[in-house]
Amino acid sequence: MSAQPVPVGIIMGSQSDWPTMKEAADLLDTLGVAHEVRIVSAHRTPDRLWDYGKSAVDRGLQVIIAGAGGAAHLPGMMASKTRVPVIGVPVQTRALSGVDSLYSIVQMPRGFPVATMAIGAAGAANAALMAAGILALRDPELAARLDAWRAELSASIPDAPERD
Ligand SMILES: Nc1c(C(=O)O)ncn1[C@@H]1O[C@H](COP(=O)(O)O)[C@@H](O)[C@H]1O
Repeated sequence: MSAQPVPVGIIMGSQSDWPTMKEAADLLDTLGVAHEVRIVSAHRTPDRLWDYGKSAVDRGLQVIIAGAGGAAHLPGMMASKTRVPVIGVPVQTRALSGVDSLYSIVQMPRGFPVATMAIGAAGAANAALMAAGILALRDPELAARLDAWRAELSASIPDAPERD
């Protein structure tokens, strides 16, 4: 019996991105979505990026979440190497607050899209939810878990603010 392929790949440019990208991994765990986590850098490990992108379809990946900061070329380069949908997470930077990461990821040329999330932790969490939503299109059990997660979040929002 062959093992089920892992559907989601979370990649990041550096170990220093992990505190942000952990938000995506944790949420996928909560939703019961199998994933792998790797450090892949267009700048520092270009051969690793190439191999990852080249093998993505054959390995059964269905979504790639790519987080990077600064000159964040990783998501776009990955999108150029594989047709597996790439969700980009702009990691917040000290120098330019992550606006550099956002601009590096969002403005892709026609033909090679990256679905770009918000800067930082919220973007990483939303990347996981986006990936889960894509997979849920063909996985009714995951769809039910995602619906329940969304309903629980909605239910936790108070009708009115506490006034002090
Ligand atoms: N933007 C990229 C890429 C890439 O796009 O290929 N590779 C690393 N990096 C980013 O460099 C920042 C600083 O990395 P270090 O903390 O290792 O110096 C990280 O946010 C990483 O994503």
